[in-house]
Amino acid sequence: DDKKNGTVPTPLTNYLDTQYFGEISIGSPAQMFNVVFDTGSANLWVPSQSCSPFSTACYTHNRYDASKSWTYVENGTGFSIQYASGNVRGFLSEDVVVVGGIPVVQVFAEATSLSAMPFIFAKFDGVLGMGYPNVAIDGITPVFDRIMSQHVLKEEVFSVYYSRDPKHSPGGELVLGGTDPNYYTGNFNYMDTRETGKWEVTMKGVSVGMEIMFCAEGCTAVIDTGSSYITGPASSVSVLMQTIGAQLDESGYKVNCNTVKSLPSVTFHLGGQEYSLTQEDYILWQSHIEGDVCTVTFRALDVPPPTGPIWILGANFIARYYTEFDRRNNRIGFATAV
Ligand SMILES: CCN(C(=O)c1cnc(C)nc1NCc1ccco1)[C@H]1CCCNC1
Repeated sequence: DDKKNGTVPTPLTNYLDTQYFGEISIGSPAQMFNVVFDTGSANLWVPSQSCSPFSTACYTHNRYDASKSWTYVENGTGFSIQYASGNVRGFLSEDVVVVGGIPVVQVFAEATSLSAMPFIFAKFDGVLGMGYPNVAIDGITPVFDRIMSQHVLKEEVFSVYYSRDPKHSPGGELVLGGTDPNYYTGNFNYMDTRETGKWEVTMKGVSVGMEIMFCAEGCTAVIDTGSSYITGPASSVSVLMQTIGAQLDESGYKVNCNTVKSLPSVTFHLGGQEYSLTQEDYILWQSHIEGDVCTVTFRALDVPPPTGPIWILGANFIARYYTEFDRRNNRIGFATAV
């Protein structure tokens, strides 16, 4: 592999354009896990061998067995992480974690209970947070920080490509230490992260068609590689959905598939540039026996102050705009994905 030039690629699997994950190992001998590389959090957790058999989500995934690893170091401190979509509880352990062939001694969480929603739907086993240290629970040094301190990377950046077609191979790629020109065209446009040490930027507006409809006075956008969709404040998203004629049902917003080609672009004004998503980018078209279903990949999510109100730009945005996360300069770069 091209580690000698200080960039390390990890291929990702694309599950239905909604879940992207790659393989890491923990322990000696290696125990393999599929994890989401998640810029929206900063901790590593995987299901634990000691999880309760009643935790279905834990039982149906690969589980870490400390008793089988000779490099395991006990810690035992409690761990709990709350996502908008669910929660994870467990305890801390330490072992050798290998990402893209780079080994780090890492404190991570063994999950002993995973909320059934949403983790019974997860094709991945755990989450590897790629966020800043200051958002890491229990003050644990994140994996990428441990890798940076080894000085093996050409640049203190990582980049993410998500394919837009599940049949495409690879389904995506994480590059530690640089970018992969095979997956983008043109130049990167950069914008500084906000001072809070999160992968978030100031957004200057959201337009539908030619008209700025939301966030006109400016708002916060989180670039979250671990979220499937784009989320916005419920009030804004409901107006957006009315504008495109989408109906809310139990599994999200739907549009009539034969109106899809006439839907307007939705544009995000970030760092002096306009990032448009066409209906191709924001409609998930699924063919079912009883007919086609067209889901709008926007969700309403009200994040309470002081963090919110925020927009979260997830996988459907990143699939269109190849993203570079630059820890050296605390900035995010976007280029057009191929
Ligand atoms: C991983 C937890 N997350 C999910 O949104 C989430 C939950 N549950 C399932 C089944 N999948 C999720 N994400 C799939 C995915 C992979 C890559 C892109 O989206 C979020 C929580 C907030 C921080 N950021 C991550």
